[in-house]
Amino acid sequence: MKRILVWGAGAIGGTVAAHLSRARKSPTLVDVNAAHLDAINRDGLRISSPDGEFTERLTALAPEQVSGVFDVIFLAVKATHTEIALERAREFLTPDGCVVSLQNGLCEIGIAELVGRERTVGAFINFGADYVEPGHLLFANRGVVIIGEIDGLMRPRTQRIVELLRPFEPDAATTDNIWGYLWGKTAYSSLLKAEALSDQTMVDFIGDPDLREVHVKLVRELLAVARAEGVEPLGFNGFDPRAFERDDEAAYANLADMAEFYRPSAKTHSSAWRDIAIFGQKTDAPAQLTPVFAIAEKHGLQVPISRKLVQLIENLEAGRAKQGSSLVAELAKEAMAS
Ligand SMILES: NC(=O)C1=CN([C@@H]2O[C@H](COP(=O)(O)OP(=O)(O)OC[C@H]3O[C@@H](n4cnc5c(N)ncnc54)[C@H](OP(=O)(O)O)[C@@H]3O)[C@@H](O)[C@H]2O)C=CC1
Ligand SMILES: CC(C)(CO)C(=O)C(=O)O
Repeated sequence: MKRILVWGAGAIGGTVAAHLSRARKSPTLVDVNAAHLDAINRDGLRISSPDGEFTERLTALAPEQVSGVFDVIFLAVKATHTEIALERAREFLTPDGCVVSLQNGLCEIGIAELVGRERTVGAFINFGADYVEPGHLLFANRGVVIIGEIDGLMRPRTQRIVELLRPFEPDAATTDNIWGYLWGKTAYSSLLKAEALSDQTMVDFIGDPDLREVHVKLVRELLAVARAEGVEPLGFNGFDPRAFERDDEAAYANLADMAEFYRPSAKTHSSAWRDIAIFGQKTDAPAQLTPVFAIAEKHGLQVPISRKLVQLIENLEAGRAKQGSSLVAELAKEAMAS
């Protein structure tokens, strides 16, 4: 695991790469954002956090500048860009190397098709980070970091990848149920995508008593798909899927715990919210949820609230709607009809 490529130098990839570089792991960083590359190569990569900040000198390359081979590729592009990024990145992977997806969604399914199941290692991340400006990222809060093989087995490389990530997250750990985490995050992060419809912070949106029924129906809808797929969804950082499955009161109490997790964070809004409100760009919500819809269909399950969520986000992305309570009300209407 000596030669490390981090593909995607944004909030997640850049933050991880800067910490690995500081620990003398010498990662090679790749991105397509020319202004960001220029700033990193000129001034270093600045990482701010509530605990202080540091600037790490490291080389950042455009995809066409990469050469050589690498033992591990940490993929940290948005789900939308997984395929295009990997088609290029896989050229640089050793035959017995692996791709580790530092992404939200069920990206490991597509990655396995592109590089082979045996070269795909699952990862679940829940720390918060923001791209602030070229060359400058915010590491907003720590969160769970878990590595697991997609077939549930433990291999020597599983632990080696965890060790590699420890300079970034000292509590990084392995699991034999990575799909449990990925589906857990899929259900949980539907609330973060729904927050993108609103003009609220994550704390206010997730903790909004007027929206709790909507939140619970949305999360339950996705947990049911995980169960149909034979996956035991797992909790993390305040989220307990079983509370949602138990009864309404338990689910409402858990929503409060989930909101509290974000209160001390310097990241006030979800990445999807920021894509719309700050950058005026597309989110990766459709790319994350579309594979889930296909799986739901396979099991004969309806997911009307999640489908409505994607439709509303696409309206936002296309400039046909504005973030705010009336958009949230449209989602609520669908949820209450379900
Ligand atoms: N930010 C967060 O707090 C969290 C994010 N995640 C997940 O992590 C993943 C990465 O998100 P995040 O870091 O926030 O996103 P960012 O947009 O901050 O970073 C992604 C970077 O990848 C670049 N990129 C796009 N296409 C390519 C390509 N083909 N090759 C190389 N680089 C490319 C982007 O450039 P450009 O902008 O020009 O497209 C951007 O700089 C997502 O799946 C997200 O859902 C998970 C947990 C928390
Ligand atoms: C909010 C966060 C960081 C999860 O904790 C996230 O995954 C996102 O913004 O997409």
